[in-house]
Amino acid sequence: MDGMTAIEVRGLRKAYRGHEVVRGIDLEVGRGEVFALLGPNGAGKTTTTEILEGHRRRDAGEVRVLGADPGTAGPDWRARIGIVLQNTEDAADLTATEMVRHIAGFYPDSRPVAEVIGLVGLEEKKNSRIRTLSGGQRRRLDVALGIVGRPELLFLDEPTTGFDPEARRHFWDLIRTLAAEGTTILLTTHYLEEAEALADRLAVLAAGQIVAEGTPATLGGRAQAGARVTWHENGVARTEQVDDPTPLLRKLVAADTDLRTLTVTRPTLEDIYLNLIGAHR
Ligand SMILES: Nc1ncnc2c1ncn2[C@@H]1O[C@H](COP(=O)(O)OP(=O)(O)OP(=O)(O)O)[C@@H](O)[C@H]1O
Repeated sequence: MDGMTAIEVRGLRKAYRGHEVVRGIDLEVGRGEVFALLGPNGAGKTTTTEILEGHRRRDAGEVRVLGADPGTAGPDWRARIGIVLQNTEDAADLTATEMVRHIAGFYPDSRPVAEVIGLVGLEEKKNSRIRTLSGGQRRRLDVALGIVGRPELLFLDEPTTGFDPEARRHFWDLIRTLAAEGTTILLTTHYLEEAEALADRLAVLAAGQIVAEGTPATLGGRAQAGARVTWHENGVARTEQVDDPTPLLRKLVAADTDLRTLTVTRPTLEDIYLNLIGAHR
């Protein structure tokens, strides 16, 4: 493995009490990439992520994360990694600032606490006790704790659950800032538009196996997928599914068809995803 690879996984397997939930995963994430792991509830995303974080043992397979085996890597390795968990419930009596400062103390080259609070948009709540924060504000604090140590690699497990739309856009900007600084990011999310907005590449996990991998534009044959054209003809709704809409549109224009209600739509990432998941149920 070369230094350009942040995460390399070969043949990863994990069972809970004899039931295999990760069933032979291969994965490669380059340095500086934003990689999204998608999949339905129970697909094995969190299990996989936790193995990569060194928080869970694997049954089989080879795993290298920042050049080390997370199963045996030490504190120096851990300091290079940032983790945003699905929920942090402790330390409810500390203020947001106190909590960020506390976590900053574990890292050799942490970001200034005020900068981190600003990056996640928690200035107004910086002196509030954690237990008084709203759900979305708690998630922002979780993100702050994940990035305060200037990680080379950041794990984000469903980071924007409970965010209002504005907070989600704010968070996307933050992720782009981190990515532009060179941070590698492994993201799990159920929001397909979030994966599309952020990910360089993504993989779909279904029942413990990767069923598709690609860029948001090409996943699951999306680049080749046809278009659906709809319009009205003499008051009657018309729909045609075509590989390339160009000839049909030419024909409609040549026939002087009224095209005021014309739509041409191509499958969204969510359409592609739902198809993939449906085919692997
Ligand atoms: N500690 C555990 N003991 C037993 N079974 C577990 C444990 N953790 C997870 N599982 C099971 O493993 C499977 C995969 O769970 P995992 O949390 O990895 O899925 P996920 O893709 O992250 O799901 P979600 O989208 O709901 O977060 C599920 O069937 C789950 O019930």
